[in-house]
Amino acid sequence: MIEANNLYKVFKTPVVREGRFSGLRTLFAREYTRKEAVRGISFQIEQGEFVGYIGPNGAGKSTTIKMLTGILHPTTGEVVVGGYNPHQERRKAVRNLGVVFGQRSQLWWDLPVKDSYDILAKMYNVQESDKRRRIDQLAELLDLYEFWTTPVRKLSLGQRMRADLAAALLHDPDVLFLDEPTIGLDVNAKRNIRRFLKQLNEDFGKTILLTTHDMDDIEQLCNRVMVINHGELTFDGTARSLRETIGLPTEIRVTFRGPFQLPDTLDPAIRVTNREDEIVTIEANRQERSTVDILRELGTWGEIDDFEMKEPDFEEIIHKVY
Ligand SMILES: Nc1ncnc2c1ncn2[C@@H]1O[C@H](COP(=O)(O)OP(=O)(O)OP(=O)(O)O)[C@@H](O)[C@H]1O
Repeated sequence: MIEANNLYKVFKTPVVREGRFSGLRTLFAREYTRKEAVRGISFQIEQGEFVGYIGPNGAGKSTTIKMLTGILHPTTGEVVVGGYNPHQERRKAVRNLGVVFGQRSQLWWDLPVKDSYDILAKMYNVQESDKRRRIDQLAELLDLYEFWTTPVRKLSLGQRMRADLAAALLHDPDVLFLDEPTIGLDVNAKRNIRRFLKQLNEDFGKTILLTTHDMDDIEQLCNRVMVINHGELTFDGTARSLRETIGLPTEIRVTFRGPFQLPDTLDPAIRVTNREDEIVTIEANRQERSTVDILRELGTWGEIDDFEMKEPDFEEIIHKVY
């Protein structure tokens, strides 16, 4: 559905000179600074996947999305989305993709929300009956009629994001690119947007690539995560395997039926962090020992009544990856 083959993007910016006639000299200068924003990225995303694209500030996420959607030309490499190359067959490609940039609206700032949809429907050649049906459906899911006649510039950030999401879906694309759609939203608004995105993916089968700095977005929505750092893909897999790759310890809290006895020499994969009465808390690295092995070992300390496991916090994992 989405294919990136060895994508590379270099930005060349003229070196700004100082001193007299600096403007003129900069204009004629042939000196540039080069910024390799994306350095040879390849991946394939299948229909129906919900992929998180994460990385620190300036890693190259937005540049990748702009290349995938045809806004920026790659310096080298190729993109195919829904069977079309957005740089060579732009019209056909954009019919099947929707984009939302959380930091910037694609709606007309001074016009009432509803007018933006009229313009977009014309731009995408959406039939009047289809437009009405889709708007009704989107309005129900995103509560659009609440601000239907309000100029876009007067919308709250949460309303604006809902309006932008609906705009990206008006022509019913199969593929959605979302660049930080939850940025700056309060907890409630984030929850609503996430619920909507989940529905889009699970009920309507949309393929979604999402960039975010919010790890709850990743945890709650994405079945696959790609990590980009300094323009290169450094991880591509499930959130679970990202956890395992990083190897942060899992916390296990065990309640024994009665008194328990620690062995003289502790298994090096297990670290006791707390003990009180019949309860012991340990940290264990599940790459080194399977859960079954850990519990078997704990079973030799006493008779286990109950246990709870807490996976490492996603924020901590990301901190380690970056
Ligand atoms: N038009 C441009 N001209 C020159 N350099 C650019 C341009 N656009 C982006 N860059 C540079 O390319 C690098 C990658 O930027 P990009 O916006 O893709 O990062 P990002 O991962 O989306 O970051 P953030 O999380 O902060 O949004 C940065 O160093 C940025 O300064």
